[in-house]
Amino acid sequence: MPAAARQRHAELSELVEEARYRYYVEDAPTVSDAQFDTWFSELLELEKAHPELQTPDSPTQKVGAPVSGEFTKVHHLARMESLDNVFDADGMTGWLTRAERLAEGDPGPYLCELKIDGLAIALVYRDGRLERGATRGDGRVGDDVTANVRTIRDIPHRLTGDDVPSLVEVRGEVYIPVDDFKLLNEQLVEEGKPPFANPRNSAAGTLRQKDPRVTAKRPLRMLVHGVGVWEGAAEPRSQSQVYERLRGFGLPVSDLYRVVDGLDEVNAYIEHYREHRHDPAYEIDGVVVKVDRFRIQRELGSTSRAPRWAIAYKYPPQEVNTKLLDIQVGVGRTGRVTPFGVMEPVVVSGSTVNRATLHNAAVVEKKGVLIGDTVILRKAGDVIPEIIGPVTALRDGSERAFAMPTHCPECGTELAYEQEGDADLRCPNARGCPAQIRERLYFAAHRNALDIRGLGYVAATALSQPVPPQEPVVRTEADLFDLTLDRLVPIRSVVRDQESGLPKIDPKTGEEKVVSLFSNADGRPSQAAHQLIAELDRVKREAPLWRVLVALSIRHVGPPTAQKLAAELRSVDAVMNATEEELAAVEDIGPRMAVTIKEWFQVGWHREIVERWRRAGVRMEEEAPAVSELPQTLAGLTFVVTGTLAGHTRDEAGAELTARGGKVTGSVSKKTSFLIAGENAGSKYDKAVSLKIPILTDEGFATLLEHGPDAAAELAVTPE
Ligand SMILES: NC(=O)c1ccc[n+]([C@@H]2O[C@H](COP(=O)([O-])OP(=O)(O)OC[C@H]3O[C@@H](n4cnc5c(N)ncnc54)[C@H](O)[C@@H]3O)[C@@H](O)[C@H]2O)c1
Ligand SMILES: [Zn+2]
Repeated sequence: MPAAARQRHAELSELVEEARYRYYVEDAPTVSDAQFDTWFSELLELEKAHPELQTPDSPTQKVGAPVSGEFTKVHHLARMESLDNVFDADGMTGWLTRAERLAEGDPGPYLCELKIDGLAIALVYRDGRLERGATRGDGRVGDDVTANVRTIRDIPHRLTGDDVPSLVEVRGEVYIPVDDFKLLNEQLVEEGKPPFANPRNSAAGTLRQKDPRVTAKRPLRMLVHGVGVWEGAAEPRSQSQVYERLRGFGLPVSDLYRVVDGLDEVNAYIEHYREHRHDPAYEIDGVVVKVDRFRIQRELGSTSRAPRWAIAYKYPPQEVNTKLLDIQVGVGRTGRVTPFGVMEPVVVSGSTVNRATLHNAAVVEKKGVLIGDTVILRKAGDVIPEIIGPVTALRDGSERAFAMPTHCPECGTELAYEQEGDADLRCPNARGCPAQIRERLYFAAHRNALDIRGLGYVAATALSQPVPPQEPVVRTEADLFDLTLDRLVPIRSVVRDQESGLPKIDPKTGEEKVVSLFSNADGRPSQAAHQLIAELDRVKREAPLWRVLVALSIRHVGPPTAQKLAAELRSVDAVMNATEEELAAVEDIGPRMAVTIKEWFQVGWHREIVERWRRAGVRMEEEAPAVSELPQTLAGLTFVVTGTLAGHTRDEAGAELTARGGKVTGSVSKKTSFLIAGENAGSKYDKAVSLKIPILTDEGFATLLEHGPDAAAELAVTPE
């Protein structure tokens, strides 16, 4: 064997072991999964060509990484294996052909299921009681995380139902749903802590918390994907039978697995979820295909690290490496100054990315990225792109550290912390900073606030930041409703990137792109100018009070809070004149938020916004009947509204429901009483079907409002 092969093998082994340690033990990977998979495949290739390299201590013969010693070690009752991977249709055919050969016949049917990107857990139930929960570790010895496992709602402490085995080891995946992951990260950043790189790491880090109280507060979930040991009860004959038995015992089993017959159907399943990769609430990195019958599974057996009766089909990576060209800062609506990375453009998860937020100076430092580094970039579906960390091995000494600026890049004001201990620097010039006005204007016009069509990011920029020496036509929000066509027409402005707020550069000329949004070539008002004026007029008359309250940009007053304020206090004046006690008496408003609201109205230029809007004709009172005037027929019920309803916008539908005491939430769960589904209802509909939540369409909705839930229930579609 050539010495070069031996050397490369040693090199790769070290890289793989190091990566595994970072990934499994520290829950903080330094290389992308794609990179890791490439190294691992190269190792496998080398060992195929030179079998003597395949010694028992090669990484290809091992699973995961040894546990760290922080937790009590436990020996698994049966070895926990990994999975072999394929990446394309040929790989899949290859696996199936080999399984056929080894089984000496058709090994089907096959169980297809999603490969959840979480971490494996083994739960031991003795006489139906949860005795222990452990991580996979190196497959033989894992970390005892029983105390943490007991805090996971999905995991029953006792198994119920018939014929519960006297001893069963249930395997499954612990994960954090994508939405919860986003919230968790926002919360961590708010607290000045570094966010997690991805949902998998957040689940792994949370499950291996030393303090179970921290685990209990985080949204960990679990789904079953196998058993290790099964004793003292009639033995199931297949994977799918096991799943249904486990479901019967009260364990969480996915509704999305399918048992299918041959390669075509397997491929159809794989293609379906390639298309619908982001439909499930959790992140998946592929599909797992398993031989369903246990008899055949036993015949096929396992290699030293993975079963031969199962295979993981992996989708293309959501992580890639790219070059970090610069770190710049943007100024947000509240003056928060946020560093973000400017990168060599790369395609990840199907879209081209060249910027990613770095949250604040502490995060930049914690991630350890330098300008000039090769970095790992991750983007999963609609999740915002995230720089995970540098590839330090690729540094050549030319990289330099980022220094947080001391002054606002847009108005020159010295930056400051609002309060001691804050993680974020802010520009204190809230009234005059053009960046803050631009962002507030955009926010005020957004769908969640005044919903002024035609006032998007480009228009907000044009109104607040024209090209000098032109003066802005909107100096604070107070000016918004006094705009006229004449004032709009002359405006020329630079197009800005919405994520960073920085000017976009025309790649051809290398210069900033200047546009005249509000005039045509002949100097007459453009369609956009006419639309904006008409919209302002409409919004003045039509916008409900809560939208006006949101548009004022009072910290923490988003749509839900504003709706409660509007329903309770019924006018801007009443909100302005309410005492702290009166504000705090409104549902969901705590004493701290009451102080924030009170303080907002004490600022002179804030009150000027209210006065000028009022003078311009903006409606400042609530018109709809007060909550208490309608019979509270829907009290105690929870609704989700989706799709396009015939006579109502979703907002209006929501308002009708809350006016009758109902609660409206954004996502379907077991607690949802009804799903109100208009046309083109999407994944929420599917979710309701899978949870068997009654569904009301237009007619059912009208009945619900008029005659209450019992009458509506008769019109509901209840999925079987
Ligand atoms: N970035 C890094 O540094 C780094 C390091 C190590 C591993 N990794 C990643 O992890 C992978 C290897 O890790 P692994 O050995 O844990 O294997 P794996 O994640 O590829 O597959 C095995 C695991 O899949 C999980 N799983 C999810 N859904 C499942 C289902 N329906 N049925 C069965 N199992 C299911 C189980 O936890 C099981 O242990 C690599 O391919 C790489 O992507 C990355
Ligand atoms: Zn500023």
